[in-house]
Amino acid sequence: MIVVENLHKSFDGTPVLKGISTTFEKGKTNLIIGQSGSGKTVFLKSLLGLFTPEEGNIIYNGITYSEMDDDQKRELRQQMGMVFQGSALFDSMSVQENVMFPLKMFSKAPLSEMQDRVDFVLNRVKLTDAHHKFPSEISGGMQKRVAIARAIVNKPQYLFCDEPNSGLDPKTAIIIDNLVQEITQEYDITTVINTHDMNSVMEIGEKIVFLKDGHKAWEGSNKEIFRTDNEAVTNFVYSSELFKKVRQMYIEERN
Ligand SMILES: Nc1ncnc2c1ncn2[C@@H]1O[C@H](COP(=O)(O)OP(=O)(O)OP(=O)(O)O)[C@@H](O)[C@H]1O
Repeated sequence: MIVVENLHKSFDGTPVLKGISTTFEKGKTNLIIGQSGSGKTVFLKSLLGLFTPEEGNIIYNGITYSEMDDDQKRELRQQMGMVFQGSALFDSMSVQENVMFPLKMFSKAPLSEMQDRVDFVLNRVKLTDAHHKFPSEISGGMQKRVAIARAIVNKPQYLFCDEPNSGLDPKTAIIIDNLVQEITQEYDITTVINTHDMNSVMEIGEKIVFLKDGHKAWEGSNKEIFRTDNEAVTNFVYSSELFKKVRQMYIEERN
């Protein structure tokens, strides 16, 4: 579980995050949404410990980041898995080498044990015969699966995904969303996903934090987002004609 309290982050005196407080629970897919420039990436990077906030706290399973010593911070980093935008696989490494990479970095286990773990996670993301292929030889959806396998290979407590669906067709995107949600529930991970994708919001948005100009303008679930009258949210969600129709249908159904 991650608790965020009054988080402030600025660059060269320009505030980007302006006092965000929220909670991301274990076993749930938590989504950060908002317009371009609203601060989603800065927020996600702050959760990853890549930015130091000027004010506020981030509390990981009860321990405040700013109060952790170096060993605790190192341990926390090992508990974090990350799926980057565009997968960010190493082109010169095979699928299994990509997945083994974080294991080799953090674990002193014998190679056979690491291989078993790699086989297990590749199997879990339903990639059974791609071990020796290179990223350029597999589809975008398969690359995402490899990225997910690599992110979970160290049994993380926290999983962060930056635009996990970018570049995927809608059908593949839903499959990847569902995979992330299943893994989150199965291994009781605290998952935080930065997304633009309204299909993801509908499909897996168990908790959604909507950012506007560095503030948390709204939070709730995918069931609540289509019912809210919050103007900032409705302007964002219904900028798409499709979702305007969905809302109209809902209002007609309600009346
Ligand atoms: N390292 C940085 N140094 C200075 N300013 C930054 C830095 N990172 C982000 N910003 C600024 O912070 C603001 C929020 O950026 P951020 O990337 O978090 O937006 P975003 O909501 O993720 O947008 P997008 O959806 O386009 O990725 C922007 O004005 C950006 O220019």
